[in-house]
Order: sequence, then C-alpha cells, then structure tokens
Amino acid sequence: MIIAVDGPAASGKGTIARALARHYGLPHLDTGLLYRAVAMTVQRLELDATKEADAVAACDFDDSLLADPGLRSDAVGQLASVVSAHPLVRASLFQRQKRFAHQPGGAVLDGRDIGTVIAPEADAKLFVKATPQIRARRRHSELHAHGATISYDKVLADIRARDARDSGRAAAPLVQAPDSALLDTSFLTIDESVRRAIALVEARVAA
Ligand SMILES: Nc1ncnc2c1ncn2[C@@H]1O[C@H](COP(=O)(O)OP(=O)(O)O)[C@@H](O)[C@H]1O
Ligand SMILES: Nc1ccn([C@@H]2O[C@H](COP(=O)(O)OP(=O)(O)O)[C@@H](O)[C@H]2O)c(=O)n1
Repeated sequence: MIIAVDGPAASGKGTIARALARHYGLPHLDTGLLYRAVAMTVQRLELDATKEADAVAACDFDDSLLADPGLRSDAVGQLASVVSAHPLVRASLFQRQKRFAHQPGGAVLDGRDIGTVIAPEADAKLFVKATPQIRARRRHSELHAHGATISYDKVLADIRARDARDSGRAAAPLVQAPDSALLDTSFLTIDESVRRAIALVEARVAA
C-alpha cells in the first residue's frame, strides 16, 4: 500500500506520516529532507540557490547529510523552498522518491507533491492543513526545544513566505490532489490527528 501525505509547513504531515508508517508497518520517507539537504549543500558550497545550475549541482549530496540536525533549521527550510522551485532539482530527486514509493509492500511518503506528482497512483492520499498561526506556534515551540532563539513573528512570516513560494511555483506546486482526503489538524491533538488519519486511510482502501 502506498500512502501519500501532503501539506504545508508544520501542518503535522510528518507526525501523521510517521504514525501511519508505524501503524501499517511500512517504511517512511520525509521528502522535505531531500530538498533541505540540497539547500544545505548550496549553503556549504556558497552557491546561489536562485540559480538552477547551482541548485542542481547541490543535488549530488552525500546521504549522511540526511541525518544532520542542522537540516531542521528555519533558514534551511526557507532555502529549501527556493531550490525546490527549480524543475531540474525536482527532476533530479524524482526517481529516488518514485523508487521508494514502489518498493515491495509499499511505503508512506510525506511532502508537497506526493499525491500529485510522485505517486498519483497512491492507494490513499491525505492533505493535511492547519491555520498559519497554529503552524507557526508549533514550529516555534519545536525550534525552541532544539535550542533556536527565533521569534514567533519571524517563524510566522517565514511560514507565510514559504507557503506563497511553494503554492505559487510552476513546477509541482503545493496543491491538494482532487482525490485526497482533507485533514485539518488546527484543533486536534496529535493523537486525535493520527486516529483521524488512520480512519481516513481505512475508508479510502475500503472504497
Ligand atoms: N495536532 C498537533 N497538535 C499539536 N502539535 C502538533 C500536532 N501535529 C504536529 N505537532 C507538532 O508540530 C510540529 C510540526 O509537526 P510536523 O509533523 O513536523 O509538521 P510538518 O511535517 O507538516 O512540517 C512538531 O513539533 C509536532 O510535534
Ligand atoms: N515533496 C516536497 C517536499 C518538500 N519540498 C520543499 O522543501 C521545503 C521543506 O520541506 P519540509 O517538508 O522539510 O518542510 P516542513 O513542512 O517540515 O516545514 C518545502 O518548503 C518545499 O519547498 C517540496 O518542494 N516538495
């Protein structure tokens, strides 16, 4: 079974995708980490994220980078949404994600374009959302728990900027797949979100 989980920054899609993977005994891929790794490589090599050729050169990162806690920073998230707008960057990461989705037994992937581009044939698709203010509060707490000193206002502004870039780009924009189930986590606890997500997947696969 392939499960696609998409949604904007800090909507809870990663938390839900990990829980679904545990529940169904499936491997999970956080595809945002791939774009974050490209962004961090651009940063390290002092390349220009706005230039497609520079961003493509950074796609050749070492997989050990995917475990770097620095990938979770707000600055890397921002830069990830710049490099991810380049069609050749998306093309360069496409096969890896497609292969992961189609491994024997299936997989859970979360990102922005899983249900629309990477695995439009997924058995179940969820689109996770929450208000920008609630997402900013969650991300702010998360960043502070990891030692960052960024303000709530800056996190909210960055989330809004990233939403606009991710939704406004021409290549694989963040958009709800028409055959996906919408899950608004704004006023749900993590446990409630996960229970709701499992129920939505069950309903999809039974249909
Ligand atoms: N329903 C929820 N209620 C409260 N906090 C949540 C909820 N879902 C996720 N979180 C927390 O919000 C933060 C962002 O969640 P995450 O799943 O990483 O979002 P995304 O993958 O969409 O960026 C994490 O610290 C997570 O524990
Ligand atoms: N499938 C994906 C996943 C992430 N991305 C890009 O990578 C950035 C970081 O993604 P992420 O999922 O790690 O971000 P969060 O939602 O965790 O904040 C996003 O803002 C997108 O620009 C993408 O374009 N396509």
